[in-house]
Amino acid sequence: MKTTITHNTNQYQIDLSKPLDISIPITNKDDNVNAWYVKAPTIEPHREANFTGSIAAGSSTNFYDISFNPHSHGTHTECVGHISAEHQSVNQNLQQFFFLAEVITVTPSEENGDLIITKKQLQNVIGNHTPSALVIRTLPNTTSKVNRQYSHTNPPYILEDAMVFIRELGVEHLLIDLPSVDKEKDDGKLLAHKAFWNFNGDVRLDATITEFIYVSDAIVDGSYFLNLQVAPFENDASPSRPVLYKIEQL
Ligand SMILES: N[C@@H](CC(=O)c1ccccc1NC=O)C(=O)O
Repeated sequence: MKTTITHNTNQYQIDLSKPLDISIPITNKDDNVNAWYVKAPTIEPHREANFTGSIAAGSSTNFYDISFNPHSHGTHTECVGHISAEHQSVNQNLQQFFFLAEVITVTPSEENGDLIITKKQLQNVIGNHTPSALVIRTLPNTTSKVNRQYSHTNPPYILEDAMVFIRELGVEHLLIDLPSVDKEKDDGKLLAHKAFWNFNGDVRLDATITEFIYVSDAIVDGSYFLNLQVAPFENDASPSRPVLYKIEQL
């Protein structure tokens, strides 16, 4: 099923029957992707004194309780409510769901024991593109990423001036395959989060950051349409399923 999209003065064709899902699912397994020092999510039959919500246990239906943390356990999209006392809701602030996106690949460089993403690295791969959504795949990109246990591992992060560059480029939605855009242990500085949302200026309420994506090697760098939606929880962050559609030649 193909559709033609008119965006600004350009026309693009995408094939809706060829979605490229870049989310990491939430499972009830111990090897579920994880960060921020919490236990694995649980997905288990609801239990009362005389009831177990599982067909295998004699119930008419499967009726499972789910417990997870959106920041720890899988692909999630967050708004400025993640770092503000106002605790804004991503479900309120994300009101459009299709964006022109650029997929880029960067290799974080080592500096003082940290792996960092710099402005120069981004400039080199973004070229003259000005996408409203930016999808960052970091190398190495082994499939083990979807089960990684990130707590206390000091994962790569984005430098403040690199994030200012992203904001000034006009990126409204940033997606990355890491647990955070900031250093794991930074005493709450959150420099990259603050730079992205322009926290100390005219705050970008409708801008979002999506973390814990996984961009398979089969998806090549380039331009795509992105469909980004969250599960409708009123919270600073919610599980999301970003889906890319390759732009085809008209
Ligand atoms: N680096 C922060 C913590 C942090 O960034 C964070 C903590 C819990 C859940 C998510 C976090 N950051 C996510 O992007 C700190 O050291 O206080």
